[in-house]
Amino acid sequence: MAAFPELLVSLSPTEIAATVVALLVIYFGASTFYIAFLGPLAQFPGPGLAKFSKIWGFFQAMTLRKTMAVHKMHKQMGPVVRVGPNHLSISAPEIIPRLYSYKPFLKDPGFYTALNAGKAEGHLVSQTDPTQHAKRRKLIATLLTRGAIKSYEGDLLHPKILQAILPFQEANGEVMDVLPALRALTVDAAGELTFGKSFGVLDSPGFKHVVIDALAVVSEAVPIVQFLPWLNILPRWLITSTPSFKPVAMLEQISSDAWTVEKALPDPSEAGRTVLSRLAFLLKNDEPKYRDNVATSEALTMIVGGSETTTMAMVAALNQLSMVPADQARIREEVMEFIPESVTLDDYLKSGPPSFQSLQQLPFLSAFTKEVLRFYPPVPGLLPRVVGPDGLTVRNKFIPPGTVIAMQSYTIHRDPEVFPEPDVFKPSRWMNKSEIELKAMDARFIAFSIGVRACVGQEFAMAQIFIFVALWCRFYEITPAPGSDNGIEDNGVTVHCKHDKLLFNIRPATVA
Ligand code: HEM
Repeated sequence: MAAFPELLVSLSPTEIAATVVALLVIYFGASTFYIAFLGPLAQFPGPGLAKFSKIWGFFQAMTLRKTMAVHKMHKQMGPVVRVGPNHLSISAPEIIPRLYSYKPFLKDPGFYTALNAGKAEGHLVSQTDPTQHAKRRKLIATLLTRGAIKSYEGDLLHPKILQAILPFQEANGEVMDVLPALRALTVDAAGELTFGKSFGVLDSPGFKHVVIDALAVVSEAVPIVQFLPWLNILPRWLITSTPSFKPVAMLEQISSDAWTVEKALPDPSEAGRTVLSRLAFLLKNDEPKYRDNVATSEALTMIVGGSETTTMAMVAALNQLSMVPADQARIREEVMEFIPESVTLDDYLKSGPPSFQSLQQLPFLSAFTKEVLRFYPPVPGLLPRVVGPDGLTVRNKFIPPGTVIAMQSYTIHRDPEVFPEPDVFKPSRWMNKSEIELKAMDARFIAFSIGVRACVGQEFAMAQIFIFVALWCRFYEITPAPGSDNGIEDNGVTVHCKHDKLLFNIRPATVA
C-alpha cells in the first residue's frame, strides 16, 4: 500500500481539491448531525430546522411571527424549547432573576454586536463587557432617575405631549391617523434628552422627517443583520451610500454634528443635562477616534431604543381604549381631578399640568398602563444571554456552558399561575390586590427587563405614556375606524403597526 505522502504526490490537483471538499462536507455534515441529534441540546424539543440552523429563527423573524411561534412552542412542548442549534428559549419564571443578572449570564455577542452598526466599541444596549457597560450606565442612568424625570416635565414632556395631541382638536368624528404624531413626540423627546435639542419632527408638516425614515430602515435591518452579522464588516460607505440607507446616514450626521459642538465646549461636567454632555465628561481622556465612535453610537441608541418602543406602548394603549369606551371614561373621570372641566387644551400648560407622580396615584390609569405593558409588551421577543462556566439546571435538565438562552416577555407575561386568564386584557388584575399578590405579578413583569441590563429609560418612557394617556382621554374619545386594521406585528424583538397607520374616529370628549 502506498504511504500517505506518496499517495498525495500521485494525485492530480483536481483530485486533491475534490478530496478536500469531500472531507469538509463529511466534517460539517458529521458535526451538524452531532449538534442536532447527539449533542447536549438534543434532549430539548423544538422544530426540526432549528436543530440544524439559525434559518428557522430568521424565517420566523422575517415573516413577523417569531414571538408567537416561540410562545406556541412553549405551550405545546414545555418550559425549555430549542430555537436554534445552540439556542434555547426558557419560560420557567424561577430563572428570571438569575438570567438577567450579570454573572454568569452575559449578553450574547452573536445577537448584540450585530446592533453595533459597524462600530466596534458598541453602545449601552450592545456592550457585552460588564466593566465597560457599568461605566457608561452609571453616568447615563443618573439622567433618567425619577428625580431627573421630574425636572423634564415642565419644559420637555408636557409641552411636547400637548403639541402632539393638539392637531386632533378639530376632529369631530372623522377618521385620523395618530401614528405620525406619536412617533414625532417620542423621537423629539428622545432627541431633547440626548442632544438638548429636539429634531423638530413635531414642527414638521405632517410630522414627516428624515429621522422617522431612518428609524424605519433600522427596524427592518435588525433581523437581517442578526442573521448575517458579517454585513457589519462591510465598509460603512458601501452601506450608507445605498439609497435606502440615506436617511440612516443623515441621522448619523445629525448625531455627529451635535457631538462636534458638544466636545468643543470647555469643562465637561458629570452633572451635564444631556446624554452627550455626560459622555463628553466620561470620555474626556479617551483617544479621539474611540471617543467619537462611542459618543455618536450611544446617542443613536437613545434615539432608536427610546422612540419606537414608547410609541408602540402608546399605540397599544389607544388601540385598547378604542375598543372599550368605558375605560376611556374611567380614566377621564380620574384625570378630571387634576384637569377640571374649566381647563381647555389651549390653557393646559398655564393651568399647572399634573405631575407624572400624581398621575401614578390614579388607580385605574396605573392599572391600565401596567396591563398595556403586560399584554402588549413593546419588546416582546427573546433577549439572549450566554450560559456561564458552571452551566445551568432548569427543571432538572442541565444546560451546558456556552449555550445561548433567552426568555420572552410575551410568554412570561402570560403565565396563568400569576395572571389568571392571561389572554384577557384586564386592568383590574392590578387593583385591590394584596402585597403578596402584587409582588408575585411584579416578579413576572419584565416589559423593561430586570437587573443591571434593565431598560435605563423606563421612567422616561412611563412618564410619557402616563401623561399622554391622561391628556388624550381627558380631551378626546376614540372608536375603531370601520374597515381599518390597527394590528401589531413583531420582528422577533420589537413590534410595529402592520399597516404603518393607527386610524380612529376621533371626537372631543364629553365631560360630565
Ligand atoms: C415603553 C418603552 C420601552 C420599553 C418597553 C423598553 C424595553 C427595554 C428592554 C426590554 C430592555 C432590555 C434589552 C436587552 O436586554 O437587550 C431595554 C434596554 C434599554 N433601553 Fe429601553 N425600553 C423602553 C423605552 C426606552 C427609552 C425611552 C429609552 C431612552 C431614553 C430606552 C433606552 C434603553 C437603553 C439604553 C437600554 C440598554 C440598557 C443597558 O443595557 O444598560 N428605552 N429597554
